[in-house]
Parts: sequence; structure tokens; C-alpha cells
Amino acid sequence: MTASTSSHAYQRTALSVNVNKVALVRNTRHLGIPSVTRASLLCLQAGAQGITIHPRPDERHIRGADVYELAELMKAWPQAEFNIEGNPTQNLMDFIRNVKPHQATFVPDSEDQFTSDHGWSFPQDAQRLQPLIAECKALGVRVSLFMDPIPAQMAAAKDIGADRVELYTEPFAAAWGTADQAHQLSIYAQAAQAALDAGLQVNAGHDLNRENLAAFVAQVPGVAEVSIGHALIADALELGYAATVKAYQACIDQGMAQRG
Ligand SMILES: CC(=O)[C@@H](O)[C@H](O)COP(=O)(O)O
Ligand SMILES: NCC(=O)COP(=O)(O)O
Repeated sequence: MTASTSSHAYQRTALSVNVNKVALVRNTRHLGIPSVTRASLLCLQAGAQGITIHPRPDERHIRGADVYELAELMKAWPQAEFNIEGNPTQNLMDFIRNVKPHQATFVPDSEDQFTSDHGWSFPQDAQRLQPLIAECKALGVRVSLFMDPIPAQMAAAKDIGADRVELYTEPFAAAWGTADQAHQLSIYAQAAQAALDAGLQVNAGHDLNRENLAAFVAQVPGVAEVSIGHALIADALELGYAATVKAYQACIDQGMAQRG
């Protein structure tokens, strides 16, 4: 363990609940239910350390109004974080300027993309991201860059001013339960270590769930935050928000206990 990981070894991984999919169901009727703010409140009351949203330009799920209603809700939860994801070359920056969330997560999605499926690439993306990162930081907003688990890309993320990277974890999740599982975990551990060594903090997200979360937290060094939506909300349809948040927190605690 290098010095850069020692300070992270016992930092508890925070759970940020992504409520995109509550909004997706809500949008199929003009009734306002299920409520995005009520779902977020119940998750915070159950112990979630944050709420994440991804207000895509087509408003397929999170709408502009949700962003401001959640910002108002979060004022009553100063110990929790508000994380807004999006492409800063599209609609994200106006939300960041108006709301000043704790964290902005830059994601390189196209407007019509089915879901997020890749991270930024350097040096290609560096020049257009650098001033946007600087603007967020001048507003007091931490910046996390959505990245593929490529160790050689981490120093470049730091060089343009990012505070954190969020490791795109779908390849890890897709390999879960297969012969490639251990190899994928090793890839993410190396990428996380490279990020820590570059002076970045490490977030992670996409397709994390109750089956794969503990192993990820245990074997990938210094994960500061996981943002989880699709699987968590699916579980909440069966278990309810409170029991589901507690179940995911238990997975994180299990992973923390197994950390070397
Ligand atoms: C960036 C990422 O992996 C997810 O946070 C993203 O928000 C998923 O978007 P959808 O919920 O629209 O699939
Ligand atoms: N950044 C990942 C996120 O917020 C939620 O991703 P998912 O759990 O819905 O795949």
C-alpha cells in the first residue's frame, strides 16, 4: 500500500443514491408519483450519504424542476451530498451555476445516448474540459470525471484540475460471476491506485448492485463514493427504500471489513 492509499484505507465509502429511475416511472403519468423528492428523503432518512441525479437534455427521467426541488430538499441535509451528473458541453453547467451542488460529475454522453457507456479520453477531451472544471471549482463545486479504468489516463485527469474520477463500472459488473471477474477487479484496483497516486479521489458507479458491491469496495482501494441507481431502485420496488438503503450500506460495511 503506497502512502497515497494509507489515508484512504479506512475512509468509509459513501453511498449516493441515483434517483433517475424514480423519475422515469413518474414521467409515465401526469400524477407526480412516485415522487423523486420523497424517494430521496426516505433514502436520506435511512442513512444514504448522498443523492445523485443525471438531468439528461431530453428529460427522459430527471427534469429541470427536479434539480431545483432536490436542491431545496438537500438544504435540510447538510451532512449529505448532492451530486449532479451530465455533459458540461450540453445542459449541465447551468444547473451547476444555479444550484452549486457539492459535486459535479462530468459524463461524456451524447444527447440521445441509451445510457452512459464510456468515460472521457485524454488528451482529446482535455482542452474543452479544463475551463469548465475551473468554473465549477471557482463556484466551490468539486469535480469528478467519469472515466474508464485506464491507469494511464488518471494523471491527465488530475492535470486538468479534476478532484476525483468516477470509475465506470459496467465492465466489472458484466464480468461478475464469470471467469473474468478476478481480472476485472484487478483492472479496477490498478486504475484506482493510479488515480490515488496522481492525487485524485476515487468514486465508482454504473451497474453496481447488492451482489457485486462488497467485493468492489474490498478490493478496489480508496473508493470514496459509489453512486448507485438502477439496481438499487429495482430492489426498492421489492424491499422499500429504507430496507434497500440499509442493505446496500451493509454491503459497503462488508467490503470495508474485508479491505486489506
Ligand atoms: C453516469 C452513469 O453511469 C449513471 O450515473 C447515469 O446516470 C446512468 O444514466 P441512466 O439512469 O439514464 O441510465
Ligand atoms: N454514476 C453512476 C450512477 O449514478 C448510477 O448508475 P446505475 O447504478 O443506475 O447504473
